[in-house]
Amino acid sequence: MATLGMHRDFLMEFAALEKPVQKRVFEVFEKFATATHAGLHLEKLTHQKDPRLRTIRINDFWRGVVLKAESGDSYLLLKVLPHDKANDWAAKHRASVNEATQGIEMRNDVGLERATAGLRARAAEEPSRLFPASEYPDKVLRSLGVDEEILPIIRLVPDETHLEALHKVLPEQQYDVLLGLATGMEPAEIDREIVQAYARAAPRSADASEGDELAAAMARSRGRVALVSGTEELQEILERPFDVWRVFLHPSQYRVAYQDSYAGPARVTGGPGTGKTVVALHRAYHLARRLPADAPDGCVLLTTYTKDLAAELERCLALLVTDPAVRAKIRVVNVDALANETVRAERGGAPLKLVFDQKEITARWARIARRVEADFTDVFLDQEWRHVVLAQALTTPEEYLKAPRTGRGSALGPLKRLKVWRAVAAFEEQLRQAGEWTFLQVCAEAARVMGGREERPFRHVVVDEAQDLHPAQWRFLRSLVSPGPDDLFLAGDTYQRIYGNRVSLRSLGIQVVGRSHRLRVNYRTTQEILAWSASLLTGEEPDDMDGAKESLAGYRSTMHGERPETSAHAAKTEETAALVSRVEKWIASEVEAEHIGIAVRFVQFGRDIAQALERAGIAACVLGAGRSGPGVRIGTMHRMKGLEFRCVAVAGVNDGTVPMKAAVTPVEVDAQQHQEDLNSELSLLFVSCTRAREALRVSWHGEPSPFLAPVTGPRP
Ligand SMILES: Nc1ncnc2c1ncn2[C@@H]1O[C@H](COP(=O)(O)OP(=O)(O)OP(=O)(O)O)[C@@H](O)[C@H]1O
Repeated sequence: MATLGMHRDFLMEFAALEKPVQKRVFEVFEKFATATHAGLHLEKLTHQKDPRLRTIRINDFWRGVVLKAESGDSYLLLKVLPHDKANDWAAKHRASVNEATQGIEMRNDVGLERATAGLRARAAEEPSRLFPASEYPDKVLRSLGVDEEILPIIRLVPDETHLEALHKVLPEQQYDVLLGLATGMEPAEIDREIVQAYARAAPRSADASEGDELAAAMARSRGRVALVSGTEELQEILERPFDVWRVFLHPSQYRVAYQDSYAGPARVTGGPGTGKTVVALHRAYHLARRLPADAPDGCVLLTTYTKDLAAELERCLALLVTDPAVRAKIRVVNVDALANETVRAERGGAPLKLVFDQKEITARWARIARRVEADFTDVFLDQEWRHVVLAQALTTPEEYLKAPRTGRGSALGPLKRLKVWRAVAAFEEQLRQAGEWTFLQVCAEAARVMGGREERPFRHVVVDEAQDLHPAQWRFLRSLVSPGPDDLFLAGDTYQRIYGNRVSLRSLGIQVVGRSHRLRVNYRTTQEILAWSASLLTGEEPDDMDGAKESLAGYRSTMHGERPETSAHAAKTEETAALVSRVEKWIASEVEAEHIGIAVRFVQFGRDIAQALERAGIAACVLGAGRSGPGVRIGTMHRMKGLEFRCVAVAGVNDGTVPMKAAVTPVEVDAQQHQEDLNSELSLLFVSCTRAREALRVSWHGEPSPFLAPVTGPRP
């Protein structure tokens, strides 16, 4: 039987085609999927580097490029391009099999010849080398799959910029390896994270027809080549070509998501845009698919911090999981909503009266502080309650007296602790008498309720945005599933912690040691935006929720674009006007309004910007809980979490606004908390900037935020 593979580039090019052309492409390639090759005219070129590359007519303007096996009946759909470009591409490229991973890779032979001549000329004058043989012996490079043809070329490369210039001509897998080395990864690490990832991702040999080398190499090229098993599957993939992540996982993503089973809790970390959410979705799918036939519906939980993020997970899951029976096994709901449901059910079903306005909560603490004559501020008491009392589920003054106060900067002797406890008891009593709850109390209660039950409602729990969850929420999640293989799977990035919730997974009974994986390739943002945004992170590296430090080492993007733009203004009106004209330019360059995002620290400034855009005739929508609409998306920095846009403007990044004064504990109240709050504010800015796919613009009025010092320079 014929084997049909589809290259990632093919799908991406297909996505950009107009609908009637897409239809025609499908008709042409359907013949490959059905193995009725009659009527296929695969054309050879007269001068070409690889005689196995053929082109096929789609219509008068478009052609496809296909790799046809010399023996056997295998085809790889590589490109779909305008006529001349397709011929040119097919003439210059050559397919080969990577020596370390045995996967297929394409190289631009003509481009390589040209680049080598350029590098030779330069090398005669320039002594510096990125990969000197003394540091990277041939043997080491060969073991990582760098082949005999490429070795002499890369010896000439003087620096990273020149290596990046070879991106389009080098075989992709070899480029990945070399970039990894250039960004400071050790050969052993590269072997583990890149080479072995590809090798391990290779499916069983049964997937490839015997004796058909191309089929076997395609089967070993996960992440770049998807094997298509028939018309239906071809149609299914081509129906949603934009969602490349459904079909092509990077091997490092694949091996985490599709590891058959983990002996206990496992997690995936990585910088923004590395596909942690994508991995969480695939993991939920994998777990649901391998359930025994009698497993009840909804026994895999896919959860996250907010309702909006859960809605987004639900939308993506519908794209990934097309089998209704498998989809029914997965329940998607945010942690707070599930906790609320649990407590409500326990209490007979009546809705819980929730207090969620932080201003109202702080005002209550202020009144209590005055009443108990404690010399603590409202902010201090509120934080002590959340970060110590609720975090450790303390219910008596004795427990509180003995409790560690990790993460809190001010020492409290027994007398002071008793005073705090009086305030806490008064606050909780007030809530109790009014029949009111805060979200965290609901989670704490839900954990208690669930902990007392015999039955666990879920077999597997998959958590996205894990860095933002509070210990009370973790205890609740822990109580939802019996400890054991594949109980919990976590995805998160502590560089993006924006709600100030620090946890030690270990102390919550969640051991991920030996089952923690880091992703490094960013799929969302250009390298320029990534490097610029990461340069703002001048503070200490955050913890990794498991006793070690998190790191962005090796974090990179293979996409390139414009450097982010900064824009300084004297007044708010001026900044707004300049922003409107920037948005007009983006729209004039064919970016749809819905693909433009504007992040602000205060929602009021967002409303002002929306009005200014509307006055200029541009539709705008200020995002709120569950609220979205047509036009440019404007939201607070918190609201930006989990979203992405082609173009992002972060506005009002002023001194005094970012960090927002009211969100930062005064240093004299608690120095450690002060630093934590600053970290959260910096993370907010980092999260906002890294939502951009192609263009980022950061503006301010008055003095710039001190967080921008790495890019604006110190103040005069
Ligand atoms: N293997 C892949 N192929 C193509 N696109 C991918 C792949 N993995 C992820 N993406 C895309 O990259 C973008 C970022 O992915 P995702 O949201 O999963 O990253 P993340 O690590 O969760 O990001 P963040 O932490 O910033 O929220 C999305 O547009 C996603 O579709």
